[in-house]
Amino acid sequence: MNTEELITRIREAALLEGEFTLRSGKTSRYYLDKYLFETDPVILREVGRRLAERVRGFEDVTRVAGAELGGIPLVVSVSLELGIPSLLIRNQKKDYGTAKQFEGRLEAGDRIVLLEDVATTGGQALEAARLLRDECDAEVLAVIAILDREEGARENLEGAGFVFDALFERADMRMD
Ligand SMILES: O=P(O)(O)OC[C@H]1O[C@H](OP(=O)(O)OP(=O)(O)O)[C@H](O)[C@@H]1O
Ligand SMILES: O=C(O)c1cc(=O)[nH]c(=O)[nH]1
Repeated sequence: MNTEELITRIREAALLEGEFTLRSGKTSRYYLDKYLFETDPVILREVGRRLAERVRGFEDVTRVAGAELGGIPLVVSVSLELGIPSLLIRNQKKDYGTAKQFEGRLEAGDRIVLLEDVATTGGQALEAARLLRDECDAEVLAVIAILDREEGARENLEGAGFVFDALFERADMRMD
């Protein structure tokens, strides 16, 4: 699938117009409902392939990580594409059973690429990346998003010392 076709499919499946409150508390006239494209197998497969291509650009990646909920289909898809294990990040630790926040194997020194669906301020990705780097002694090689809404994510992530990349930017999705 070529890039223009993918953009058209994502827009048609998932781009909503209205009045939306975002995770950051900002309001927006546009919302990319990631679940509307992540649950479409044709789009998910293509997005997974493209994310996998970016992940291949980093050496010796031991794990692809993604946060609940939207990041989960992405890491599963990329993990299957590359044969690299995934790491699933909960928003909060469970308070029973294994009481974990990170599901899957995670070891000090793991070289991780963190996948994000939509990056707005980068807050969600930053939280996860910091936890992995600062509390788990993992190396976060990069944060790769599908869409950078260009509302501070790059500045915030790079300012905290992380490499940031995205398949698409706001203008590509014609969200202006
Ligand atoms: O860059 P930010 O300002 O942090 O905003 C973007 C984040 O917010 C949304 O997640 P949401 O809270 O909808 O979580 P979900 O994946 O659990 O649905 C989106 O999927 C990103 O993860
Ligand atoms: O910033 C957000 O919360 C956000 C923006 C967007 O376009 N899509 C989404 O799922 N979350």
